[in-house]
Amino acid sequence: MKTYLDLMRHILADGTEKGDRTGTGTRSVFGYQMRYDLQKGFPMLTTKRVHWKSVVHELLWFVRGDTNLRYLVKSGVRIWNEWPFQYYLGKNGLTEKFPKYSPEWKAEMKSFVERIINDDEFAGKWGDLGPVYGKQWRNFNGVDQLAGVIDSLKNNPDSRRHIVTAWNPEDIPEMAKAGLPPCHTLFQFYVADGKLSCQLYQRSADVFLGVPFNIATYALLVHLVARECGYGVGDFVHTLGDAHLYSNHMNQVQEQLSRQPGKLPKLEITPDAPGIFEIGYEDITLLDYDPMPSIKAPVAV
Ligand SMILES: Nc1nc(=O)c2c([nH]1)NC[C@@H]1CN(c3ccc(C(=O)N[C@@H](CCC(=O)O)C(=O)O)cc3)CN21
Ligand SMILES: O=c1ccn([C@H]2C[C@H](O)[C@@H](COP(=O)(O)O)O2)c(=O)[nH]1
Repeated sequence: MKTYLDLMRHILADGTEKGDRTGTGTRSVFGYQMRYDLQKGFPMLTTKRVHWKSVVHELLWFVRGDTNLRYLVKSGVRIWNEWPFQYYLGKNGLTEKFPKYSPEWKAEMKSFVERIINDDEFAGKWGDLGPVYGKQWRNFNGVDQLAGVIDSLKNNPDSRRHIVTAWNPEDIPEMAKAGLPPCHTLFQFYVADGKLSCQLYQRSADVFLGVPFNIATYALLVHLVARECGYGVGDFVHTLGDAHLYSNHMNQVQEQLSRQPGKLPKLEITPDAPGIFEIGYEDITLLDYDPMPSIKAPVAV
């Protein structure tokens, strides 16, 4: 995972100070590409612990076309909580009562999450993130893009049109409300020598917090789609637009850069597990993941 650490070094060396929507401030570069050969192991960061359970559940949530927070929080995934919560505060005139990141805000978010889990009506009303990834992958104005691309990968592997896009301009305002306009915007598959590769265009990349998840998510997607189509795994090519380090992550970045990358883990999928649309969390295992300790950092909302 030196590739990832090189990206951090590049932003520190060549990036520009830039303001951003969240008011946090970033150091940023525009345009960067990384390549991970999935034959060499599963590209999960070893220089800090990444929450594997969140990677798997979030991807299954996308693949099943779900857009409600409930499945995630019930599965112990916390990474999407802030956005629907902030939307809920706004809609109920509570933004000022609970200033972002204050202890009261954190406590209120905890009870918000409890209600999402326990109260059907509340979850239906406030848990939905809008027409985010799951919606666009499975039902982009009526088109099931993921099923379509799997079909074309099986039947017409040489095609140069194996594309799934989450960027639905008509839906962007709706996504901007409770969720976010998609950061992983478009991906393309490619088949050569019986191996499946994938390139992702990510328009905006929080390099310390988001990118380790994004790499693992897409590596896992390649494994699941390759298995579905009977191919081996090739490369994951990760292309970034605005690649940034938030100004309040700099100490964490230095800590991470001081660590030596270790051996990559391996992915194991239960041989008789169902296909991509029915597969469960228990069927997907990361073997020999032995990372250095996690490094906490605040997420910019
Ligand atoms: N500013 C920002 N960065 C992101 O990476 C991001 C967003 N916003 N908004 C939408 C999603 C949510 N994602 C997130 C959100 C939080 C974490 C995070 O806090 N990760 C911690 C704790 C993970 C846990 O154990 O729950 C980490 O150490 O990785 C990571 C990705 C990725 N996306
Ligand atoms: O999968 C994801 C989702 C989000 N991010 C980061 C990138 C930015 O820091 C924020 C989104 O803010 P915008 O103002 O909409 O660009 O979230 C990520 O890295 N990966």
